[in-house]
Amino acid sequence: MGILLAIENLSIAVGKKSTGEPLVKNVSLQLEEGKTYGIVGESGSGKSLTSLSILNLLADKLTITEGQIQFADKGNLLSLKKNQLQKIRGKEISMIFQEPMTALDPMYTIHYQLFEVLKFHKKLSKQQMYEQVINMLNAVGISRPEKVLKNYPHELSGGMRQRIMIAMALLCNPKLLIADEPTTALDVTIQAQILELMKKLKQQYQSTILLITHDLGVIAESCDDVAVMYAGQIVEIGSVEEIFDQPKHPYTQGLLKAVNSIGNEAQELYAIPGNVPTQDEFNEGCRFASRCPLVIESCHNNVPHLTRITQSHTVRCWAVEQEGVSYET
Ligand SMILES: Nc1ncnc2c1ncn2[C@@H]1O[C@H](COP(=O)(O)OP(=O)(O)OP(=O)(O)O)[C@@H](O)[C@H]1O
Repeated sequence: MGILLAIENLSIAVGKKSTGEPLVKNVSLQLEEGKTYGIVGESGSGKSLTSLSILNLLADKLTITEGQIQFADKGNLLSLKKNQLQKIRGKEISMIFQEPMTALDPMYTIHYQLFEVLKFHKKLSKQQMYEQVINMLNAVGISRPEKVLKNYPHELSGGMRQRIMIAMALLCNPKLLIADEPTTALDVTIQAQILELMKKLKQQYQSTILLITHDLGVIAESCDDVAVMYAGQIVEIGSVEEIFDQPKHPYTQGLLKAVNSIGNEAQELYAIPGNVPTQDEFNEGCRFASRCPLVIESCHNNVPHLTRITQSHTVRCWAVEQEGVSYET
């Protein structure tokens, strides 16, 4: 399988001519076709900005100051014109969000909104569109699709709205589905159902998924590969097994230690000491330096290189690079 999406050295800053430290700095990652790729990190780590930049959906006051985003045979998405990108959006790359009402318009019926997607991207007869919509609603587990089509979004439950948004995103069978915290707003049982549904649909439609979440449980459950982000920088990339069984970056190790301490009565709850730095506290080197148990001089001034541990496992950490060893907690 080839690489479907490659983000290369992406930096995002506030303002048109920002000279300060960027919010997202030198992010690079590669999504293999057919796989689910997770980006995990605490709130504010830059996960959403990274994913929004793929479809040029960043807020006006934010600027991509560096980097490229190569997608399939389309070249660099960042250099495409607005109308070229519009043809890709919804057809080849779709997005689902934490809050379905971000994608659904309260003023229109589900029927209208699903048909609009097909009308924009495909040349189909009314009958063909109807069949496609009904099939997709069935595929996402909506039991009486003909009835639901007549509803407005507010007439449906949160879980139903999430299913409709997924149906809308998959209607044109996109090569890439970007899911930004798709289950965060849902209660635990619905969360599990939606994750299960996404797994099933991924196999059925052979989509590649970029899954953004702060929840390591969701990553373990759904992903093949993972990038760990901290304060706008990627600190570690690996397969799910590598990240969970052999984490190398002190931040990844801290995150896992914190999660593993939950529900373990014999152990005190663990939290990584200190706080995530705000933008005006970013240093030029590794942004985890102020909280890192392994910090050395270089960490404050220079961004660490990517050290390759295996073909799929890389880590950005001066201590790991210099020592060439792993640090287990
Ligand atoms: N429009 C904006 N203007 C200025 N700063 C912004 C803007 N949008 C996001 N940021 C800042 O960029 C940083 C990264 O935000 P981002 O939304 O990507 O984080 P995240 O990892 O997705 O977190 P969350 O899970 O809370 O959404 C945060 O510090 C945030 O405050």
